[in-house]
Parts: sequence; C-alpha cells; structure tokens
Amino acid sequence: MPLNHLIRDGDNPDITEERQKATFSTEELAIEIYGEPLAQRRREISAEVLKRPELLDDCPHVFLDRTTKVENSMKKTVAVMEKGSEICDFTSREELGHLVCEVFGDDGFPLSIHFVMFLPAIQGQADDEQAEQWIPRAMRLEFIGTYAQTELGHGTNLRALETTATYDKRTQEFILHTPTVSAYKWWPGNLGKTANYVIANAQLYIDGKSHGPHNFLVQIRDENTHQPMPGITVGDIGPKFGLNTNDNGFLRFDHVRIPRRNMLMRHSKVSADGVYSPPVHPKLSYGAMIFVRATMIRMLAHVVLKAATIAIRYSCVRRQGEIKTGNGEVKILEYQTQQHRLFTALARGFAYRLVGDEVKNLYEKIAEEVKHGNVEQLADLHALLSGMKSIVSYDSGKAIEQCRMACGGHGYSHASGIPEMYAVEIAGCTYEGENMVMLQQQARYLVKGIHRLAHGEELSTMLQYLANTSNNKFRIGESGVDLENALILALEYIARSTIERVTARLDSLQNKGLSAENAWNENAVELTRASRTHTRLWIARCFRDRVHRIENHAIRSALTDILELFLTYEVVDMSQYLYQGGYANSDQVAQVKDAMYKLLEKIRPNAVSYVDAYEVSDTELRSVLGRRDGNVYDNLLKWAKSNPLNRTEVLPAVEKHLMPMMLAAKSKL
Ligand SMILES: CCCCC/C=C\C/C=C\C/C=C\C/C=C\C/C=C\CCCCC(=O)SCCNC(=O)CCNC(=O)[C@H](O)C(C)(C)COP(=O)(O)OP(=O)(O)OC[C@H]1O[C@@H](n2cnc3c(N)ncnc32)[C@H](O)[C@@H]1OP(=O)(O)O
Ligand SMILES: Cc1cc2nc3c(=O)[nH]c(=O)nc-3n(C[C@H](O)[C@H](O)[C@H](O)COP(=O)(O)OP(=O)(O)OC[C@H]3O[C@@H](n4cnc5c(N)ncnc54)[C@H](O)[C@@H]3O)c2cc1C
Repeated sequence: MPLNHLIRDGDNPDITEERQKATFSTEELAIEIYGEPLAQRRREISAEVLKRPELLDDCPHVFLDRTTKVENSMKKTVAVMEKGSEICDFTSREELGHLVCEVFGDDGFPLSIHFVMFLPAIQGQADDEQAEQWIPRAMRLEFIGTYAQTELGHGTNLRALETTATYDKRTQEFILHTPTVSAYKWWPGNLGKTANYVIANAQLYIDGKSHGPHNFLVQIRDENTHQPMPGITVGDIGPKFGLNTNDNGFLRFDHVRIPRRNMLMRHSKVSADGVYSPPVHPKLSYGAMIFVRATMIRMLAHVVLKAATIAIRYSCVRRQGEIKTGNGEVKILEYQTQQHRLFTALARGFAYRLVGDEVKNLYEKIAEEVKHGNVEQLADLHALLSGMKSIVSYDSGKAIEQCRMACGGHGYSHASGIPEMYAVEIAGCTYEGENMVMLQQQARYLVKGIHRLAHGEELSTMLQYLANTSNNKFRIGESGVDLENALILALEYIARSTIERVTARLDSLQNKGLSAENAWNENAVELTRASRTHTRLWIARCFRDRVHRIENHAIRSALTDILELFLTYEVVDMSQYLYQGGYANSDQVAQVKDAMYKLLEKIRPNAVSYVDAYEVSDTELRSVLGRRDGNVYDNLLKWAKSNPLNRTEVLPAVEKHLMPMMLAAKSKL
C-alpha cells in the first residue's frame, strides 16, 4: 500500500477510505509537482504560519467590510515583513509566494502589484544605474509601487493612451499630465490607498513630437506623511466583482515634474539635450505585461486545483441519492456526471500547472536574451503568451464554475470558498489584455506562419506542424498508434485545418479588394478560434512531454491517466472540427468518448489522492467544504453561527424597522 501521509485520526471515515485506496504515494506526486526541497519547505512554512496568530484571520474574511479587509491585509503585511524571514527564504520567489498564499489567500494584498509588476518593470526596463538606485529601496519596502498604465478611456489600445510626458530641456524634467477625464489612470492594483510610487505609462513628447508610450517612475504620495504629492489626485475605484482586498485606484497628474532620469532607460533613452534613442524592438516597454502573462498561468492553475480540491473532497463526504435502489445513498462522486465535471477540471488544473512551469522557464530564458539586446524570439514568446493567458484564464474559469456547481447549494455559499476563487480567477480574462484582443494578437502570428509556409520560408518550432499535410485521417484504434499519439495528431489536424481555413478566407477577401483591416474584422471570430485550437494543441504537447519525462513509474502512470483524460476531453470538446475535411467519422469520435468514460472510472479511486498531493493547506484553502479532515457539516454549522448577523438574537435593524411595522399592523386590527 503506498504511503499516504494525509491519513489521520478524527477524519471523516468516508474520506479516510478514499485515502486508503490510492495507487500512488501522494508525497511522491507532491515531489514531482514542486521538486524535492520545495515540497518539504511548503509544508514547513504552512506549519509555521499555523503557529502565528498574527498571520491568521480572526474570522472568515468574507464576513468583513472592505475597509476592514484592507486594514487586516495591511496589518498582516507588516507581520510578514517583520517575522517572515524566520518562516521562509525571502530570496525564493516560490517560498515567498507560498507564504503569501497562506497568509493572504486570493483576494489581494498591499504588495501584490509591487512584486508582480512594479519591481519586474524596473528590473527589465531600468538601466544599470537606475536599477541600482531603485531596486534595493523597493526590495526593502522603503516605498510601495504599482504599475499605472490603463486609463479610464483606454486599456487595450495602448497607442491611444492620453497621459503625456513632455520633456522640458530647460530644466531636464518630464512633465506628466492628464489632459482629460478619460486620461485618468484607472484600475492599477494597490494604487487607491497603498502605493506611494507608480510606473506611469505615458506618451513621450519631445519638441512637440510624439514617440509613443514609455514608462516613467513617479512619486505620488509623500514618503513620510503618505499625503498625495502636489499635482496628484488619487483614490480607490470602489468595490468590484472580486479582489476587494485590493485597492485598485484612479490617478490624475496635473503638470507633475519628474527628473529626466525617472524615465526607464534600459531600452529607450532621452539625452539631457532631448535626443531620443529608440529601443531595438518597439514593444520593449511592454515587458512587465509579458512577465505577468508568463507568471499568471501558474497562478490561474493554482486556483483551479484549489477548487478541484474542495469539490472532490466534498463529493466524497456528501451522500445523496442511490444508484441502485435499496443499496443506500452513495457518495456523490460515484455519479458519472460528477466525475466528468470534476476530473476534467482536475486534468486541466494539472495540465496548466505543469505547462505553466515550462512557460515560466521559456520566459526566463528569452527575457535574459532580451536583456542583452537579442529580441529574435520575442515575437514567438508574445504570440504564445497571448494565447496561453487567454485559454488558461477562460477554461480555468469554466472549470472552477463547474467545481462550484458540483457542490450543489453549498457551493453557492462563501463557506465553500469557491465563489471568491471564481471571482478572482476570472479577472484573468480581462487583465493583461482582454482575451479576444490577445487571441487576435496570436492569430496574426499564425496567419503569418501559413504565408511563410506558402513562400517556402522556415517556420519556428512551434509552427512546424503546419507543414504536416500528410496528417489527414484520424488514426485512433489503428495498430501501432497509441491513444495519446492519435489524440495529439487529431489536435494538430484541428489547429492546422482551422488556421488554414481562416487564412484562405482572409486572403480571398483581400484578393476581392477588401482592405486587410476589414477582411480581418470579418474573420475575427474564426481567427480567435484558430488561436484557441493552436494554443490547446501547444498545451497538450507540452503536457505530454512533461509527463513522459517523469522517472518514477507509479507517478508517471498516475499522471498518464490525467494526461489521457485531458487529451480525450480536449478532442471531444473540439470534435466538430474533426468532421471538417473528413478527418474523422462519428464512430471514431464515439471511441474517444468511450476512452474518456473509462478514464473517469480509472481515476475515481485516486481522486482524493490527486488533490491531496497538490498539498494546499486548510489555512490557504479557506473552505469549509474542502477541509482535509472531511468534517464538513459540524463546521458548516459553526461557520454560519459565527456570522456577524448572528451576534444578537434580535437584530437592531429588526427592532428599529420591522417590529414597529408589525406592531402597527397588529394595532390596526
Ligand atoms: C510579502 C511578500 C510578497 C511577495 C510576493 C511574491 C509573489 C507574489 C505572489 C502572488 C501575487 C498575489 C496576488 C496577485 C493577484 C492577482 C492580480 C495579478 C495581477 C494583475 C495585474 C494586472 C495588471 C494589468 O492588467 S496591467 C495592464 C495590462 N494591459 C494590457 O495588457 C493591454 C493590452 N494591450 C496590448 O498589449 C497592446 O496594446 C496590443 C493589444 C498588443 C496592441 O498593441 P499595439 O502597440 O497597438 O501593437 P499592434 O497591434 O499594432 O502590434 C504591432 C506588433 O507588435 C507586436 N506586439 C504587440 N505587443 C507585443 C509585446 N508585448 N511583445 C512583443 N511584440 C508585441 C504585435 O504582435 C505586432 O507584431 P506584428 O506586426 O504582427 O509582427
Ligand atoms: C482586476 C483587474 C486588475 C487590473 N490591474 C491593472 C493594473 O495593475 N494596472 C493597469 O494598468 N491596469 C490594470 N487593469 C486594467 C486591465 O489591464 C484592462 O482592463 C484590460 O487590459 C482591458 O482593457 P479595457 O478595460 O480597456 O477593455 P476594453 O478594451 O474596453 O474591452 C471592452 C471590449 O472591447 C473589445 N475590444 C477592445 N478592443 C478590441 C479590438 N481591437 N478588437 C476586438 N475587440 C476589442 C474587448 O474584447 C472587450 O470585449 C486591471 C483590470 C482588472 C479587471
């Protein structure tokens, strides 16, 4: 029997029974996911956090108003900064990231954009002298920064941003100005009440000539009093769908002067006498966005795996209905519909998490090259990340919502933890580039790929499958072709045929005289579909390669089941494309579905162990339904009783309003 280190006394017997059925060691799978030292360090950090009340919530934060949420997160930030280095290695992003998740959960915290965008923007875009001046102070948290790019009137179309930075040669300063209401900066995280510095994206003007958007470091609040600096208007934009612990803000500059050296000058430069030197690539000032797009894949996958943890554990302690009359109520996870909802969410979560590691590594490699002036792979990276952020944010959102619904009524309660997870995760469809826009960024690259192929030019590795025209018939069930290969080839066909079809349509419309822009807009929906199919293929191949590299036999076998479920689900989801061009027939698609249903059965005994192995502590999960011990009902009752509305038997508002009304109604009798 494999070691399952999560079996403990006092747990709900229904969940203990699940853990006893595991065919692999959860500890070994955790090591495969996180790596040997980190898996252990995560557990140690979680245990340390539990010992320190100053890092824990006094009550579920969903019971609190926004002001209290923000205050609590600020208080805990100070505790983390004071004592955090005793708990984790502050130089390790992974350890620090885990500590942040434990202490703050998903809903935001005062330093999120400081660490996720402000610092990376300086690291990537400041020249060496500027980096030396700003990074150590920012790391010591002498000040808190954010990234102020989006405006009230424009978020997507960066070329239309209205904030100006006009160079004044006489004083060697830039003058930051917000010329209209629509030019107010709007949305930057932690801008509302926390940050005292921003990286502001503004149109650079020298001698009346515009040079496009550039990044400038601007102090917006006094370092001692925290009062807005002269010429600055700043505040919080108000409650949102989620992320309400984060003070997203607005900002206006009224002719604010900053020194020339506050423009980030690694790539573009302005000399003292006002001579502009352009960057080696026009989009290098977008570097912080590229960083977040690369990083957010794992963040989003993490949320899916948390939601799957909750819903799968709960589905093993919730009994409702009978499959065979008279045999007693079953765990709801026995229903095939439940397995289909939850195991496919689990498979997407694992796929995105492991592929997210690969994306991060690729990003780091290319970012290093870019830092040294080599921008050869930037277009490939931009296209890949544009597709990845879109597919992963959207499909993760769907998976999380399925997890929530799979918990029935209790999934709708904040006690499940899933509504907040959904609200936070789904923001990823919007931030860092609205999905429809980003899918079209990638589509440009795909269309170019087809044109290059037609001209006999070389294709990047990512696009080489476009040349494989001999892959024109579904080979599922053929001897010598295993399921995985047949499915990957099917995904290649889906992507290739979709991209070819939309490119042919674009070309034909243009040949008939339509402008390139109008032809594009007439095909925009199909272009986003092409982009989707290409990205899903890329994820599938990357996930397959990752699983094939696993050396531990039991773990490779466990993740192969997840991989195959992922592949069958993706193919079934896009099966309509297989019929186009006669690649597959309905019997073959039925074979894929059968394989998928068999995989659900195969995965069922290990379901709890897969999510246990992902090792999210109860502190981080913040979910009554997803508790590791499975003791849900008693704790749901406790949770409801602790709700502030229950502090008094008779609510003062009832006394004040409803009672007089009812008494008056009675007195009229
Ligand atoms: C206590 C201790 C703490 C420790 C902390 C440690 C860890 C932290 C852990 C956890 C964090 C916890 C919580 C955080 C939680 C949630 C929040 C997280 C993050 C939220 C941040 C959100 C921030 C933002 O949203 S910032 C704003 C983002 N804005 C956008 O993305 C705008 C989108 N628009 C664009 O990108 C562009 O305008 C565009 C749509 C791409 C068009 O650009 P344009 O200039 O018009 O270019 P055009 O279309 O003409 O294309 C020309 C050409 O350029 C190519 N191109 C475009 N962009 C790029 C690029 N970036 N790189 C390279 N090339 C690019 C394009 O493809 C074209 O090429 P070609 O001509 O076709 O060849
Ligand atoms: C939670 C959250 C945190 C954020 N944090 C920050 C931050 O820290 N700093 C910051 O600067 N910004 C931040 N933002 C702003 C965010 O980056 C923008 O909201 C995002 O880039 C989308 O831009 P938009 O709001 O202008 O949407 P719009 O562009 O107005 O989109 C509205 C609709 O128009 C469509 N559309 C727009 N242009 C096109 C096009 N060319 N082709 C086809 N369709 C199009 C979109 O697809 C969408 O359906 C944040 C936003 C959120 C929600």
